[in-house]
Amino acid sequence: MLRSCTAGLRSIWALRGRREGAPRLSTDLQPARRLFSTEKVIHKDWALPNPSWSKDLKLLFDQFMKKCEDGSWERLPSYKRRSTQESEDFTTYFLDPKLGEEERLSQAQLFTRGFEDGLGFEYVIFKNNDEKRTVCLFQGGPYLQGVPGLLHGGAMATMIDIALGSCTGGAVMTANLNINFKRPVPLCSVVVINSQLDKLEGRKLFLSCNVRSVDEKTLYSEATGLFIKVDPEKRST
Ligand SMILES: CC/C=C\C/C=C\C/C=C\CCCCCCCC(=O)SCCNC(=O)CCNC(=O)[C@H](O)C(C)(C)COP(=O)(O)OP(=O)(O)OC[C@H]1O[C@@H](n2cnc3c(N)ncnc32)[C@H](O)[C@@H]1OP(=O)(O)O
Repeated sequence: MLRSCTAGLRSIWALRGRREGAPRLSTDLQPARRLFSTEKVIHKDWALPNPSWSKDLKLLFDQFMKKCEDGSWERLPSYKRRSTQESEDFTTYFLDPKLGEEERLSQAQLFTRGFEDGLGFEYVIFKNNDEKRTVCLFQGGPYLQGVPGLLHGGAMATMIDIALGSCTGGAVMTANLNINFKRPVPLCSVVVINSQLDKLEGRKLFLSCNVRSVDEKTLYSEATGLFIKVDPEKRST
């Protein structure tokens, strides 16, 4: 398992024409000021295949793209930064403009998209609006290691949070997340997270998901989550 991961890393570096050595995160490849400016970087959709994607991930991606053709499923785009509208929903809720936090937060980005291709979180989410469910295809890269050769449980929890959150379709906060880790996930493997909205009660959304191997034979985790729609009348901090 570790050998295949090392091979994966080598091919990732080779693809970039980089000599072997410690790989660097995207943030230290560029001058800090580029974080503020390059519009192209900000608006790139990261939920699309790149050369680090395994055969399994590409195959599943193609299968779900086919399902999107009749409109029953949609692929959710994924950006490093939230759209202006989304940011506004949260900004009015959490930020006090007097504190001058806006400038610092202009650097903020979704941490799952902060790694170079293939090293961290590679994922795409497909949503079926009628059935109120999503399918997240996730390949956890070598920088997400916990126990040697295995995906860190916190990385899995992060993806579960995002997968459940993608079922809510609005400005929500995770209030509660319960995860049963049933089997360890091999690093660099692909897993499928099936999430669904179970119940809606006022501002409370109750969701659940399971994480399985591509062949569906291994159940890695099961989880439930409670998400709360943010109340713009309230300030949380
Ligand atoms: C999020 C996804 C969004 C979009 C998806 C789209 C695309 C997906 C792709 C990328 C998206 C990236 C997603 C990233 C996901 C990240 C999500 C997070 O990590 S959020 C950060 C972690 N969570 C927090 O920091 C939350 C901290 N807590 C709070 O801010 C507040 O407690 C709260 C949860 C906002 C609730 O506070 P409120 O004052 O608004 O409501 P309350 O009156 O307290 O409660 C309302 C209602 O809910 C019940 N409740 C609240 N918390 C819990 C709980 N932990 N357990 C059980 N019940 C809870 C409370 O009892 C009330 O119930 P009621 O009395 O029956 O109304």
